[in-house]
Amino acid sequence: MPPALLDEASIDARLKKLNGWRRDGDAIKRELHFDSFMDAIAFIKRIAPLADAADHHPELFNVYDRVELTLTTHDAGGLTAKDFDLAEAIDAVVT
Ligand SMILES: C[C@H](O)[C@H](O)[C@H]1CNC2=NC(N)=NC(=O)C2=N1
Repeated sequence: MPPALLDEASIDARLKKLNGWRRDGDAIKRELHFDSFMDAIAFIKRIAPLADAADHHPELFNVYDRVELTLTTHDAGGLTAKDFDLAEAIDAVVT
């Protein structure tokens, strides 16, 4: 049973509590810049266990010192609480 899709009001309310995430259709995105490629990779390594523990996985884009995270719930075909829960967990480990 996929998690329930959030309505617009819930999406707006939860987006306001995040740091640096933006809405992109059926997904939310955050772009981060690091001091080096290795710092960018270390960040990905830091969030990987969060995603695995949640059984909810971001789409990851990396080039050099940039990482772009995209979250959507594929099983539900849009944004659910799982996306925002993981986004909050990721925000908590961004220094
Ligand atoms: C079987 C496994 O629980 C599902 O495929 C999980 C894995 N990770 C996931 N990640 C995301 N972003 N969306 C999903 O619907 C999803 N489903």
